[in-house]
Amino acid sequence: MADLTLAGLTKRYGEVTVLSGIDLEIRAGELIVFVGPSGCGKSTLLRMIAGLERISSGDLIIDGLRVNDMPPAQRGIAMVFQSYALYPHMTVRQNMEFALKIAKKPRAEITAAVEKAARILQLTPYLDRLPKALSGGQRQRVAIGRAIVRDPKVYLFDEPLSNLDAALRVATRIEIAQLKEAMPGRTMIYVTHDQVEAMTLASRIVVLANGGIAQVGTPLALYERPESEFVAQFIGSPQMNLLAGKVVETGARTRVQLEAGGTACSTVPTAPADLGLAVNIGVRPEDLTLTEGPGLFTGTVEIVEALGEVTLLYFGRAPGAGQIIAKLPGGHADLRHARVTLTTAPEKVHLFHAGQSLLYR
Ligand SMILES: Nc1ncnc2c1ncn2[C@@H]1O[C@H](COP(=O)(O)OP(=O)(O)OP(=O)(O)O)[C@@H](O)[C@H]1O
Repeated sequence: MADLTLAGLTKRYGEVTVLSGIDLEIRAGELIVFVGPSGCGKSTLLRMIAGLERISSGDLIIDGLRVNDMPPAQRGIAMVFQSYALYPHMTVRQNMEFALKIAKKPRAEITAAVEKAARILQLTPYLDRLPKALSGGQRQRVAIGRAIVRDPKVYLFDEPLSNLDAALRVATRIEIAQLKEAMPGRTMIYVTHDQVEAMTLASRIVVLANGGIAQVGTPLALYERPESEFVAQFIGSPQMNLLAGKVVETGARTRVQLEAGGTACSTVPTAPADLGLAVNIGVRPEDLTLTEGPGLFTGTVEIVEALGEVTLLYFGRAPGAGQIIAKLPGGHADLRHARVTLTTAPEKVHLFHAGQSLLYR
């Protein structure tokens, strides 16, 4: 069991500050996922926790103990890399035993730990094979097995599935979820680019951007209550639509006249002082529906992607908006070139001013 506290963690490379004042409390047993645009410092933060990267300033506390200057091997942490990093000339068993042998653990203890990990990861039939005789997914399971045998307090995963093909990714993702269930109390921190991995695995997601934390929350909290346009567009795929407009009615509900022509209503009350305020309204593609009457947006469908369970409609750029995308259930392949009007329910409308949500702060 391990609680982690990141207090003002900062990383500088010479003049460049990559991460600045990261504050985060991680509770024992959580699976925390770091997401963020490429180069935002996800791997750097993970490596600082592992002890592979020096901390420029701030404190890293594991179970009440400041570990900034503690060598990686003593931190009770195991890291699983994207590249597996297996020893090619050693069998699966030898790869998994290696760290325990170095630590001079008794033979019986080593054998028991390896066999238990192999059982959890369904690697028992492969224990005497070399890594080259395994699939990518099996190799990644060996890499995870090497971490498990050490029984660390904290597991760090750096994009562990990104070298796997789509089907194996799904299968291995589910195995990691099962692994988490099988080892309650183990703290895990996981870096990924994959929305589905983040949404399905995380107890909480940490969105990193511009050297700091943009927002921390459960996957659904980030999806439903993003505090900024950045988080609103980062979580969810396709990304949330944004349309610029002006507040024309305040009070119990808010009405926005959009530059693209339509109007949007939000159930969120605004103050009279907000009349005339320049805002962006945000609507997720899956919250848009077709309507006959006046709506949010009228445009010509440029591209239709009929995926079976859902259909994506792509519209051209509208004034004060990026490309608008609607995600409708089922068919609709016949809508190419059609001129349609989209609407949404008032409770699905997000409101942003200067990049920040007027609803969730
Ligand atoms: N040794 C180094 N010297 C200088 N800058 C570095 C060094 N290592 C990393 N950086 C910079 O730090 C930033 C964060 O890198 P990091 O690899 O942590 O990002 P990331 O969010 O994991 O990116 P990606 O999603 O592309 O893997 C990048 O801008 C990178 O160029």
